[in-house]
Amino acid sequence: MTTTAKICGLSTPETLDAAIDGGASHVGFVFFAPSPRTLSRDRAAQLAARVPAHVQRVGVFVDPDDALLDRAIAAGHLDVLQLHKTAPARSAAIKARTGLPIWSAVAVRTRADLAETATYSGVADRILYDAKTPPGAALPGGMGVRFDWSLLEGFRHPLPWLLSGGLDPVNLREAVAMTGATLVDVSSGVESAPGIKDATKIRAFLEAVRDI
Ligand SMILES: O=C(O)c1ccccc1N[C@@H]1O[C@H](COP(=O)(O)O)[C@@H](O)[C@H]1O
Repeated sequence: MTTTAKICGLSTPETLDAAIDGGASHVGFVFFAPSPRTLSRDRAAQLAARVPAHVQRVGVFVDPDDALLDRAIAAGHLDVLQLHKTAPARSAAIKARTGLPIWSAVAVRTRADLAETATYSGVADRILYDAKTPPGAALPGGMGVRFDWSLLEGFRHPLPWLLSGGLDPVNLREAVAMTGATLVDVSSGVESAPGIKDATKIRAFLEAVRDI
């Protein structure tokens, strides 16, 4: 089974190009003001224009309102909406309104957290299994936190899914071996500091994906 990768939180042409040239199937643009990776409309438009048709542009949001979604979709020419902390009913309304595929983030720390995935049946096109960030953390993702991947062993996934949370070029192989993920997502693990993507680490991550 082939594994593909989304490189998330890109904010410069150079690192975006490293992701595209390295073979990423998806690139992620963050639209959440508290994040060090958040994009202005102009920057999103500048980056979106560099993305070839075979690579999907994923917009990352935290319970967004319609105005933010409309601005971001228009500027970033988004193909997919990744929604964190967005209830199933609101996610369904966003899907109906935008017509775009929805990836619903489920924050995982314990096995019980996996029950939330079923609540997105009929709504989400994919579940993004992400690690739960610590209570009071500024961000619900993008903090390099990983969860116990063995929790996914034997789990009957109700929907297509991808794996994220604390992945990096070194732990990727073990993560995929334990979970069977065919799509993986990374942000902090290819940065030199929060919000600063590192082209060398992006290339190393995508090389590790190819080597699986
Ligand atoms: O990256 C962000 O700033 C961000 C902000 C708000 C919600 C999600 C965010 N990132 C997503 O978090 C996961 C895991 O990231 P990491 O590899 O552990 O740093 C990933 O899906 C990002 O898209």
